[in-house]
Amino acid sequence: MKKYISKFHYLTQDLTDRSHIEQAQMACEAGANWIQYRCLTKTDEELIAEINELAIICDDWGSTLIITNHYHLLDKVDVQGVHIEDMDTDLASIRATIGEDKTLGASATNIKSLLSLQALAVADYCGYGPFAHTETKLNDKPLLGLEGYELLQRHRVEIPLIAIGGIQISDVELLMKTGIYGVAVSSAVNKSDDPASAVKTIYKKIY
Ligand SMILES: Cc1ncc(COP(=O)(O)OP(=O)(O)O)c(N)n1
Ligand SMILES: Cc1ncsc1CCOP(=O)(O)O
Ligand SMILES: [Mg+2]
Repeated sequence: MKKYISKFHYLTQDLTDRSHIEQAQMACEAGANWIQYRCLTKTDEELIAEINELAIICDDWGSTLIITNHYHLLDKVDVQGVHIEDMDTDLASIRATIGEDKTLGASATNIKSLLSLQALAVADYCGYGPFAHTETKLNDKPLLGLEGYELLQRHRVEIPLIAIGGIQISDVELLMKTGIYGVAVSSAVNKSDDPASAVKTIYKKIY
């Protein structure tokens, strides 16, 4: 089943000065229509409570809400899907568990893993990175740089491909010119002096 996938994925993160809820509220108000709740530090009970609040905000603003990794919670909360970060996991079995209606995102870090993911045909989009160094997540994968995305033009990439990892606002235009589908950003928005205006600027650069 073909799903709507946004060209801009805003990821919340653990911050000392703002909750995930405040981050999502800010992003929705600034026009973000796709929120990925990326919280890997809470218990299921805490996650469910927070996701329920996020779902109300996203519903009010008409934004898609995706959770990172915790697919076992999908039947307990009202979200549109899940992004699975672990590339070694059995995505086909996750798809079988969550059903066809939920959006399933997955990650790839090089052309080989991207093409395998595409061939598997169970994910709705692919997060592809890391583009550059990021402090948001410990990363041991080679940085792709702009060239890593330009190289994709030699391949038949049909799955919506979302660049991720260390993307700054000033990178968005050039990245989009490589032919990718969209971008995912966390810290370039969250660590900006004016996160709402960062979201708006990214949208202008994408569209
Ligand atoms: C949209 C989107 N893309 C990718 C990720 C996670 O990616 P990454 O950190 O590269 O995953 P692994 O390296 O752990 O496979 C995400 N959360 N959202
Ligand atoms: C999930 C994930 N994987 C690599 S970076 C990242 C989150 C987004 O990172 P950034 O803060 O660099 O935009
Ligand atoms: Mg990675």
